[in-house]
Amino acid sequence: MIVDYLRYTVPETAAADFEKAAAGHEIERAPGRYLVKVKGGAPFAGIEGFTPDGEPERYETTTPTLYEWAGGHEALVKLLTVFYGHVLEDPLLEPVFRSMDAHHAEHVATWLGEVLGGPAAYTSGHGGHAHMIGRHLGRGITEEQRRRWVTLLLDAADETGLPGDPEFRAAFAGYLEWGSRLAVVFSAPGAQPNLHEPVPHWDWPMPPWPPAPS
Ligand code: HEM
Repeated sequence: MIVDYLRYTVPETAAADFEKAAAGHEIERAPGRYLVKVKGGAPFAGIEGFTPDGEPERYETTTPTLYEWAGGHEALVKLLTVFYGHVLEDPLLEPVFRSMDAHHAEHVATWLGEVLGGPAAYTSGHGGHAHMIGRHLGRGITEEQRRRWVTLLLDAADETGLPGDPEFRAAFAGYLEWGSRLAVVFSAPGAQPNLHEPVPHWDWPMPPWPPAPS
């Protein structure tokens, strides 16, 4: 994965403004200085109202993305196709998904791929974060439905042979837990989620264990 590092020198008096403008970014702070890390390699205009100290420094991480580790788009489509098949056989979830779009599994695979560090194809071709949020608004997803949704997806991960190593599964289960709890929050009556956020990026909670030498 590409990571761009931008450095800023910021006087103490402007620190609070900088941190507000940089909200949502991964930043590190030292007295009078900030380091902003932007993952994914997409063009980035910088932190609004502040000028970086120089050109961004670009690095490429040697750790594979979660997307690559999972087996890429093909593996995610297989996972979600099997999953939504089971969803339609589940009495708790079938009523929620009965009239889902014929391409739903593929769309969610594209979303998940972008979240896990793959191509930004949901942003460029499917309406990005705002569209995903819009598909959940007003659905009133219950905790019981959420939990079943996560359980069936983890079962489908085993069934379709997604990597079973502890590091990958911790990352994967962590994202599903986070994302599904947000889906409950913004599907509740009267919820007004922020539609203008970028698609989130999930990462390893700890680096993947290297394969044993052969
Ligand atoms: C990590 C958790 C979740 C993610 C990443 C996710 C992702 C998505 C995405 C990307 C879409 C839009 C697909 C498109 O572009 O066509 C969508 C739609 C939808 N989601 Fe979720 N979702 C999550 C949790 C849930 C849960 C827990 C439920 C309900 C139990 C749910 C119910 C739905 C429904 C009903 C739709 C609309 C389906 C259709 O009519 O096509 N989602 N979801």
